[in-house]
Amino acid sequence: MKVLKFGGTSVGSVDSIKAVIGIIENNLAKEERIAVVFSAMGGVTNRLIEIGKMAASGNKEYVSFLQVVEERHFAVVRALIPVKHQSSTFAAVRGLFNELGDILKGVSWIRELSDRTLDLIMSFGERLSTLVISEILMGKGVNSEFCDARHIIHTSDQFGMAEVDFAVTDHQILEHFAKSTALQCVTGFIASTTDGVTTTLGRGGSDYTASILAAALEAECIEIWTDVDGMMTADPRKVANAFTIPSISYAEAMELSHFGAKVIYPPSLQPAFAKNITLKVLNTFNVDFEGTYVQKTANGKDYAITGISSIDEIALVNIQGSGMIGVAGISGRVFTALSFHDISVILISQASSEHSICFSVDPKNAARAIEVLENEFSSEIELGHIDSVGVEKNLSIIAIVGEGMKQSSGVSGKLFSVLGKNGINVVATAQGSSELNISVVISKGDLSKALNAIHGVFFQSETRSLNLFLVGVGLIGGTLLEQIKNQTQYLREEKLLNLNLAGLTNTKKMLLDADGIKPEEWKARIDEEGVKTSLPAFVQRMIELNLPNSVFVDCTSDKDIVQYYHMLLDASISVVTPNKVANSGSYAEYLSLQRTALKRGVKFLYETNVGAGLPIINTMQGLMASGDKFLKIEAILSGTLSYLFNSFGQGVRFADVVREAKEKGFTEPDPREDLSGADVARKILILAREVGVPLEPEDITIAKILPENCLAAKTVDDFFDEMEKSDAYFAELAESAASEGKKLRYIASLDHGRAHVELKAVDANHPFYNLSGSDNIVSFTTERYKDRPLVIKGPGAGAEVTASGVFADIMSISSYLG
Ligand SMILES: NC(=O)C1=CN([C@@H]2O[C@H](COP(=O)(O)OP(=O)(O)OC[C@H]3O[C@@H](n4cnc5c(N)ncnc54)[C@H](OP(=O)(O)O)[C@@H]3O)[C@@H](O)[C@H]2O)C=CC1
Ligand SMILES: N[C@@H](CC=O)C(=O)O
Ligand code: NA
Repeated sequence: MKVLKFGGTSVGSVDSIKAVIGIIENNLAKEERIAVVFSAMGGVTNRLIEIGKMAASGNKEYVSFLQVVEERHFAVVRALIPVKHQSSTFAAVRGLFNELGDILKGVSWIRELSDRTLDLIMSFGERLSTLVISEILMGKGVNSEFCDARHIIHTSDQFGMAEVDFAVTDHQILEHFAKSTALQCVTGFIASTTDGVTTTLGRGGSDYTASILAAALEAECIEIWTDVDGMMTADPRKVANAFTIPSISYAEAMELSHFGAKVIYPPSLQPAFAKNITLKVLNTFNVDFEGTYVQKTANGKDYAITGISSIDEIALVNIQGSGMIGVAGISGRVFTALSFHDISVILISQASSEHSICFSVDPKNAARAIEVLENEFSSEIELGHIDSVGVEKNLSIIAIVGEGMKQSSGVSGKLFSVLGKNGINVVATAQGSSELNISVVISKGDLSKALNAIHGVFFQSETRSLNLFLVGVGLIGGTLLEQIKNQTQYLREEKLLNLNLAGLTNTKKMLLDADGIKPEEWKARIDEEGVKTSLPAFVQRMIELNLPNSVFVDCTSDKDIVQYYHMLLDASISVVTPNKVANSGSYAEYLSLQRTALKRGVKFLYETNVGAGLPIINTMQGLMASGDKFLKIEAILSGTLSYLFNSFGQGVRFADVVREAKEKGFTEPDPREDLSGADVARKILILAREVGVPLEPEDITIAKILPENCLAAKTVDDFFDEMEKSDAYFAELAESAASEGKKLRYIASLDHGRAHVELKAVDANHPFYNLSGSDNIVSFTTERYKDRPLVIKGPGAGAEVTASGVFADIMSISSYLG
């Protein structure tokens, strides 16, 4: 025996009822004995309540509302019952509407709508849907019967949520089912007292009907047919990556549904659970999908938790005072007083100091809860034993649920760590000793971000997302996008990582899309959908979107962008940048960025500030962290100058090589930055700071490479003109070095806390003599690398190597976020 229950959306339209009939016919074809329970057509119960209230308030418009409901049922009859059988069904349906019309007329006369009358009015929803569907089945030749559950399920007269008398009910069900072999089409949700007065079974009522029947008939299984693919790991409207839970235990289902999972309402399935009957949650609109099995014990688990659930809005009430410490009975009084006033408590937390108790309630009960407690403890408040009863609103609860927590340690650590890394403050927390559920109270504004971040970290085999916001799509930003495009598939398949480009901007247009901008489409999309760039608006929108695992990538050379770094890091958004401006301003600024990132638990990464993709800063940070002491740094830190001094001379003109360096993407957007020595000065300044030397920009002494006329050029074009004019000067520089068998090198050094940059001619014995192309070289003399310095060497400029360094920083954030 199997009991099938079809919910409101499954019987809500002609098409869905067709699907329902198909499912029933399939089961019958397998010669399975089944019983079927139906809810009212989707929306009808609410509409009937509304109509009842209208009638009770004397609003005559209820008549036309009722006609609309009647027409919905007639439309189904017309569409699904053969014409020659329609008249008897029309008559039966009309008969029910006449009866309902009379009741409503009575309500409008006496202007009163009791719970008892409301139950009677609501009962028409299930009576109508079940009647019509049983007629459709009969019209199709199925041996079926309409079964009004009021004749078999008997209850107390607690209208709206009547209590079932199982002794009588079970007996009547068995008797009824023994009488006939016809398929029983049973009305869900409704029942009656032993005197025949109509009652209803409360929330999840039709599931309850199915469960009562299944338990009485000792069915093997209940199928709950709904409009979703079973129970999901999280609310799919909030977490796009949520997926169906294949198997879940009764206890887990209870915990998940308590926190708002609307698919089933497990308390109503208790009679079936008590008899170990398997429950399947299936989708009427996706018949072949496996759905979710709910059983006493779930089948093998792939994850430490089973699902995540949430309550969108709660209020947190806090009562505290030194007079509560060690005093027995305080919590008893708190919760007795609340229950006396019918205030349901959702979560409770008390620290072992016993100084305060906090609990959450539905916000609509918050003011009353305060009033109740202030009355209850008025004398303690007067005496100062209790300081205050306060409330905090705009909060949400998230609960992670799963039996797997019992076996695995670190589940709560993982939960709090992912919340921390995303800058989400936990206001209160609770874990029952059953270890089935850990709940956290957080700000409502962080709910979606928290759900997505938690889901990503617990359901690891699903693809995780990193949300990128890229400012600057020039040489480096554009190359980065190209690299991301080429790696998308690899990262998805091998690293289970989705780099979601959620925002882009250049100086003209910006585009934000939380659903992602495909890297191959960015040009077309920013052109078509982009709006005028405003960095403040871009950053503000980013913060408002509050996406989990967000990273701001600055690929500009903008000098004013730094102000936003503070804002972003403070909002727990990591920053990655090749732009050296932030780290080469004042030391106070540098320090403040580092500290904000540390305080917020996010990353501020800038490996490409020095030597492009060469692992210079990471190496230094590793040495510093492990306690090494830097004694001296000597380096060639300009790819552009390296290229120049490796290429010009012997008939090759200086200005032409600068042009070439620019074309190859080695120079700064403004090449005067490179040739004035400013770029190298910034880099040695950054390196000094990394080893704890608090230098300011003006502390760096810079040797000039260019003659005054070039340095004074007002535009880049003028600059090139002036270089052309100074060709003899540069030729002389190159020749005098070459005549001594030397090469020109622009060397930055940090020694005894002093940094300077000088132009040197070095001979073949110098370690920096043998460089080619845009090579950088850095030599670290430290306490551990004293006799032979640690040397890092390789191309230190260019679009590909720089973009890949930025990419590597992004990847290291993804590993950090887990
Ligand atoms: N080339 C190299 O080898 C290395 C470069 N870097 C650094 O990389 C950074 C980028 O250099 P590169 O790609 O050559 O520069 P580009 O000039 O080619 O690109 C800069 C991009 O930033 C955009 N942009 C500038 N200011 C703003 C702003 N205020 N708001 C929005 N967008 C803005 C520009 O927009 P638009 O297109 O509208 O002008 C452009 O898209 C620089 O900081 C540089 O120092 C670091 C290491 C190595
Ligand atoms: N313009 C720079 C690029 C890297 O920072 C250089 O030439 O080194
Ligand atoms: Na680097």
